[in-house]
Amino acid sequence: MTSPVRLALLGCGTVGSDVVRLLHEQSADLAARIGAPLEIAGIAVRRLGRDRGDLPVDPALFTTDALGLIKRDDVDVVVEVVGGIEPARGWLVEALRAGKSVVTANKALLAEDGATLHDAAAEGGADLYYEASVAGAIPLLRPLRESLHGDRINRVTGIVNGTTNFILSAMDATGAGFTEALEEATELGYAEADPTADVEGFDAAAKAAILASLAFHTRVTAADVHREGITEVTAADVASAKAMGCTIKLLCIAARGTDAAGRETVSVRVHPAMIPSTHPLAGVGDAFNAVFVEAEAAGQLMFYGRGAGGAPTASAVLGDVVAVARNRLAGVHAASESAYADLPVRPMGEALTRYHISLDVADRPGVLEGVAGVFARHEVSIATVRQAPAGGGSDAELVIVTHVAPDAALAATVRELRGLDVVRSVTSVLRVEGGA
Ligand SMILES: NC(=O)C1=CN([C@@H]2O[C@H](COP(=O)(O)OP(=O)(O)OC[C@H]3O[C@@H](n4cnc5c(N)ncnc54)[C@H](O)[C@@H]3O)[C@@H](O)[C@H]2O)C=CC1
Ligand SMILES: N[C@@H](CC=O)C(=O)O
Ligand code: NA
Repeated sequence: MTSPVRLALLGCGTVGSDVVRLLHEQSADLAARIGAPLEIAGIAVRRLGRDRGDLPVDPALFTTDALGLIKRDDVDVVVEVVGGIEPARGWLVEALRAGKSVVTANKALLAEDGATLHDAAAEGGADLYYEASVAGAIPLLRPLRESLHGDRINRVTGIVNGTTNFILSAMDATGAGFTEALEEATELGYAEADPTADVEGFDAAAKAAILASLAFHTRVTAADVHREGITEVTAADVASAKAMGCTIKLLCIAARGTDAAGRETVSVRVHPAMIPSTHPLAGVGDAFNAVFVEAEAAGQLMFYGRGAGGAPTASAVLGDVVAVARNRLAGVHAASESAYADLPVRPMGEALTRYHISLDVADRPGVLEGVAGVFARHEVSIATVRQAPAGGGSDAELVIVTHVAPDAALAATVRELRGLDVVRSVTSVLRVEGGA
């Protein structure tokens, strides 16, 4: 048989240890599919001598010198599952420039500075694959960068963070508290090393940037993405959504648009939103992810599966390893980055959205008129108003759902409502998506 393709594995945590396991369990099949065996040349870890349970690997392969391992002549492919910006960026640039193909799950790095990695890959004539970086096991990036290259994608909408979906699903189904649900998601290996990245929406925003870049053939970075996490979603919001026949999900929405000058643009946002319980994304529970792609000729496509966890993510990593190993043996490379469209990113204020707003107000004549006047001043049209006694005798709860309006006008409306005499408090503000 042909000589082995040798891998440097950087990181041996949740994902890395499952990569090692799968490489071991599937070795014969992988070799048959590639046409050469895969061998681990070394595994870079932070600490030697850590108890790694029954991991099927020779302890002599562990090293703390990641860069030294990457530079070794007997390393063909670098698999990075450490995460973070540095030192990962330096390692991967070094590997790619030296012509060593890279497989990475590092969405934070790709979204912050994917351009540097793509440029290094082009310079070194190496492959850069990152299927695991978005929506874990779900084959999504390769369909975007290969299968759909004959079509024009207009919109990508989805749930791309498993941890927050796990938390919101638990809050909705069992009334579980935020903290206990986050602890469980962390134990199950879904959360990032610092779970702030999940709950504050940074992880989903990074994925949104990667998706938008691939879908619209442009460069979108994490900084271009409007981001809101789920830390301000309360049990009252969840109950309020339920009362309206809705559920709350952390959505990623990337869409083409046109600005006032008629130029084509993209908008990319991540925020919690109410969606009708009948919407297909409402049924996506646990740590599952789902992504809708709307393309001109293909119409609607939906991708669904496990978006987080060691084994599902390792599945995507290994799929990429097989692809780059085959390319290497065939002496070919995947198509390089396609960013020719170079589209400007539209500010969030111009995004057209709808709001669901709950207010505690004084229960007396003229209040509704005063509140409605604020909406009118900002040219925000009200779709429905519901009033219920708030329990305090002199107060009432108003629940208002708007028609579509620019986000800046909606935000300004909420700001003015907060200052209104008759408004005791704005108890909940949520965007509404998907026809509720
Ligand atoms: N856990 C999941 O469900 C998913 C994770 N990812 C991504 O995969 C990557 C890895 O994630 P996890 O395995 O969950 O994280 P983890 O925190 O379990 O593993 C990372 C490992 O890298 C090691 N490490 C840190 N600095 C190092 C250094 N300088 N040299 C060598 N090793 C070092 C850590 O000790 C740790 O064992 C991240 O980029 C993450 O965003 C992507 C999809 C899903
Ligand atoms: N922390 C991430 C892991 C996968 O990307 C998530 O919860 O989705
Ligand atoms: Na994926």
